[in-house]
Amino acid sequence: MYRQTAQDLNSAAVPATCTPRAAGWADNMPLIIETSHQRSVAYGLAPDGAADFSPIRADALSVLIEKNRLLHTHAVPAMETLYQQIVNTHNMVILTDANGVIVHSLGDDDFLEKANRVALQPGVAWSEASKGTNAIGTAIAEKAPALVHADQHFLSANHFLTCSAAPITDHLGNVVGVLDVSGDQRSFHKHTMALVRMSALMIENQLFAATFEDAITVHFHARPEFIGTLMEGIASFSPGGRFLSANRNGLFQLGLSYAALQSHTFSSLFGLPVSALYEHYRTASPGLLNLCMHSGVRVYGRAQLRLSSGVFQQSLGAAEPTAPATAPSPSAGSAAAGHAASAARRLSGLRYLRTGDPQLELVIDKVSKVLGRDIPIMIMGETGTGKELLAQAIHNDSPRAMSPFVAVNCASIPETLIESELFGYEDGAFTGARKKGAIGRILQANGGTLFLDEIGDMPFSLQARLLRVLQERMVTPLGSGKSIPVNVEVICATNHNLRERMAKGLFREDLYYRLNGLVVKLPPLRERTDLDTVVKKILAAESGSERHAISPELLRLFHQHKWPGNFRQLTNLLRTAIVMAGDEHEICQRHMPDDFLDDIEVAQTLGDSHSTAQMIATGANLEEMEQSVILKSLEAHGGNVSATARALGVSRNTIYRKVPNLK
Ligand SMILES: Nc1ncnc2c1ncn2[C@@H]1O[C@H](COP(=O)(O)OP(=O)(O)OP(=O)(O)O)[C@@H](O)[C@H]1O
Repeated sequence: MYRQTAQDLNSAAVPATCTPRAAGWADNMPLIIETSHQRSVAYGLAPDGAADFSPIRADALSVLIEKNRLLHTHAVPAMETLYQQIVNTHNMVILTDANGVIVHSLGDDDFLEKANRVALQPGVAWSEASKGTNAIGTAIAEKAPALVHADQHFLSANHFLTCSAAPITDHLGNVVGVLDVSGDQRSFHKHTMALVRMSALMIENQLFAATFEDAITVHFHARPEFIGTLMEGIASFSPGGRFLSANRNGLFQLGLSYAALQSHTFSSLFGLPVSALYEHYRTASPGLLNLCMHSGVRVYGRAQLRLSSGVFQQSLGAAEPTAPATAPSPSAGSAAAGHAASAARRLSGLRYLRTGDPQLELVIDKVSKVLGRDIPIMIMGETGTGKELLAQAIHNDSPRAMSPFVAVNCASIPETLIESELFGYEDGAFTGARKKGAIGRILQANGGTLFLDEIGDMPFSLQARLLRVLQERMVTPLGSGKSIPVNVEVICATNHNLRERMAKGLFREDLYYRLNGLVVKLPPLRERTDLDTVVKKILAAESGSERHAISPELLRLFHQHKWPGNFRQLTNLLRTAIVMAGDEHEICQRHMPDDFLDDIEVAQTLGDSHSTAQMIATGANLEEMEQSVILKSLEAHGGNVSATARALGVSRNTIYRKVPNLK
């Protein structure tokens, strides 16, 4: 049924160092194919049967994408990186859910015959039950990577394909999806499988990080240069040290199953009490942790702590000079892994913000020139214009990318807490302080970037302290006589006019001039000339495909709208519209929420100054003008009195009273 070359193909594709099961998996592949063919027969499929490529209904697909949003969000950047490496090879990169239904695909489908073009599109099922032996279905059935080439596919209709798939598992080891590269069988490349497996690992690590946002996370490996690469083990613990879970390579290094790990703690796994971790990171430049696993094997570690209280990410000990981006890579496998990880970081870099608006291009050109130059950047812009996104992109493209990016929103932290949040405090520095003290956010950013959002809201009394830190590069935690050296790049953002605040005595002039090395202003959405591209990009990102488009009329309204919430508002609006549109391709006005239509209506009514002026000129009184506004609004709402009343902010009775002949 299948070629003798199966073993060659699979062996060649396995990176020796990629995952724990590497060698065994390749050796077993012929057996896996054979077993899968037996399952296909048991499903009642016949090799010469027709392949059913019809996708599930569009509304069911929307629900499916929504259900898999976390997976989708974390997989898309890795898929794009993967695609960049195989572009022009007649292959597609595919993501499926746990049942093998495609939720996202990208690439050229020109290698498919016209009739089969839908085969690798979102909504098509590739489980073994529906397509027989195939890489996606077989990877799910075996919970292991699968390479299914040409006539290894059970259905003859699929013999033209070569497919490499790897399952994506969650922190409990459950398969939550599959990453696959499928292409014309003549385009088979022996490295594809390795790329797919590394990308799947990358996605798993991202999911893992998202699952344990509020945990202590330890990144470890026997070789320090592997920390920060795909090779590293990652284990998460509760603040008290209870083991929560580990990633695939973490489990492998610890040599334990999920079940066995449940009874462990940080100290039983690594031979140190968890309090030693806190102590270790109380110094400004903590080195790597030296840990001894319960097996006796010594490993190096770097701990990361994310707290739920804020939007920031705390990464402890990241000033360590073993950043894999610069460390020599000892093997091809680790080089590829490091490359894949850094490629993922670059995906959220500056070039992904370029969508054609000249004002924004200028901003990006300017900030690109000061990357790594220790010049503070100040980003101005209305709410939701993407100030934090830009700051993160600057960090990701800077030489500090491997170190922490810590965002502090000065407006959202109560004034009484901001001092301790920023500077940290010693044991019992004030009533309510944690017993062990806390490292402040400035120190958390050590080696990396400190993003001070809404800097205009920084209490005046703290501005002098912040200035001292920036000038002297030393932090003194509350209640401590000791100053700790700190090295951070500062980016700040504001939507206040800081000059006005300075004039009112609310913002210190010396701090202002210390922070405004390069000032850039992000344009509001209403001024951007790339709105069409931006809308397309957000639609594709939100729906997981390019199946939705905005009607020309609605796009015209988008161009007229003021977008007070900028990107935040546009993204939310499109997310809702996609759900409203269901299986309709074109998103139009009726898919818009009422408040958006009301805003448009009010703007149009108020903006109709020409006709108002005309009415004044012809001597119309206030009552007549009111009537005219109401009639226009009624027309826009198809005669619906309730909707008109809502749009104009009056009661239905008022409408009837002001336009008596409506009754
Ligand atoms: N260019 C963009 N493309 C797509 N989405 C974007 C873009 N810029 C910003 N967003 C999204 O808009 C939302 C707001 O972005 P961000 O927090 O960076 O704005 P901000 O200017 O810092 O807002 P605020 O001043 O309210 O803190 C986020 O969800 C972000 O992902």
